[in-house]
Amino acid sequence: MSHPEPRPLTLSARGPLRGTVTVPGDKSISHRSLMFSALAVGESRIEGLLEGEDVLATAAAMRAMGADVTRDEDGVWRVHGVGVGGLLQPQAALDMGNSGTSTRLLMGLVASHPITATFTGDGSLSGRPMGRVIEPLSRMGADITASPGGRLPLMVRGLNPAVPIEYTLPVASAQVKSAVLLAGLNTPGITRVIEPVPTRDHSERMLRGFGADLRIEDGADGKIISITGEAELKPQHIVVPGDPSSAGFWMVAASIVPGSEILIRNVCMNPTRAGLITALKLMGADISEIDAREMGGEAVADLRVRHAPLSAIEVPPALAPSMIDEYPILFVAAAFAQGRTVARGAHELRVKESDRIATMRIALEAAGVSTIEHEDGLTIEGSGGELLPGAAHIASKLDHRIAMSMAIAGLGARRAITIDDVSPVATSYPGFFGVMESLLVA
Ligand SMILES: O=C(O)C1=C[C@@H](OP(=O)(O)O)[C@@H](O)[C@H](O)C1
Ligand SMILES: C=C(OP(=O)(O)O)C(=O)O
Repeated sequence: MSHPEPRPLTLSARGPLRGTVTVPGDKSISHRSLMFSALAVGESRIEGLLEGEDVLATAAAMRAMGADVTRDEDGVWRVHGVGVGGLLQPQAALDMGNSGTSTRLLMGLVASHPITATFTGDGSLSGRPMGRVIEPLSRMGADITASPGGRLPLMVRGLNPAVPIEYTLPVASAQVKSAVLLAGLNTPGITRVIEPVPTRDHSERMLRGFGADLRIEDGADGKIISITGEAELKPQHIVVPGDPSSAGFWMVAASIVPGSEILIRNVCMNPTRAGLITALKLMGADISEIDAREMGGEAVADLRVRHAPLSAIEVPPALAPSMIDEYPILFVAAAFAQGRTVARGAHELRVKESDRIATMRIALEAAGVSTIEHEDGLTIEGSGGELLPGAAHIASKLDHRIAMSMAIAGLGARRAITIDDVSPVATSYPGFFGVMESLLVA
């Protein structure tokens, strides 16, 4: 899943966005749909799966470990699972491409199966820290040999039976939480994760939906999540709701470009994912929820977004886990607000597909925005609704969210913004530029 040919793109202001967009399926839920279906006994069906490269890496890995994963012509995916405990030894290294979620969650699965798997990835993923999952999974008995600094390529030799642990998350990470819970699925006894700061809870919701014995209690140090091992998962029919992280780009685009009015359909409104909407509303964005409903155990709504003048805020650090992937596009919103926006408490941005604090600081400065870089965030001087000067060359650094965020910034730039490589967009939102065109001409 490497992109040998960089795909540059040049954008500048083109007028308002109008029309309706249905964003693709949620990436986190799509990964988990494939993984849990592959561990159920029988056939699961998945509608609305995100067909981005990250999720396709998960599908390929589940196939390599014995599951039968196919796609019907109508876009419905069918998975015949092997059952918890039934994963097979993959015959070759698992190429995780650009995907941290695939890597960390699958390391958890392998850790308690009697198999050995090697994980590889692209240049971005190979720079990301895996020590955060190596540590708890090693405590459960897995034997993990990693490249220096706890990086990829690495090899996980699972232990079966593994040892159940009680693990307090040292970092607010749904990937670490999920890795331990997934290892616990095939571990005799009860595996516990204590979560001091709430993070996205799709694993918990979906594991319960698949029939796992998973309990959640409030403890003195946070939520206590207990999973009873040697679980039997029952196949499901899953309808994946739209990805709020993908919706975020259009929320900000419509907010910053005068005359815009759009409807974004089917957006997952899980509160552990809704931080960007809260932050944008604090800035004065005109976002209304229409037809709030439930879809497969998740809250969903349509969102009407109209252009509105934005005001700078101090972004509440408590929102960070519920909008962690949305900071790059929030920084773009801040670049158009009236006043100085301060976003702190988001140190985790340093270890995403790129260092999203440094990459966005450099990108925004190049486009004519004044910023101050902090260890854990950015201060951004907004234009007060004026077009950005632009005339910038931006490095997307193998980071899909940087490429999409700076493309949206381009829609508010007087002179062109050129992004050196937008091919990483395919990891999470393959149709992004087609949707942009349709909203600009509607
Ligand atoms: O569990 C998940 O699906 C994800 C968790 C988050 O990562 P962390 O767990 O590293 O915060 C997020 O950034 C990532 O895009 C998806
Ligand atoms: C951080 C992200 O994904 P992952 O960790 O799965 O690579 C993301 O999609 O912004």
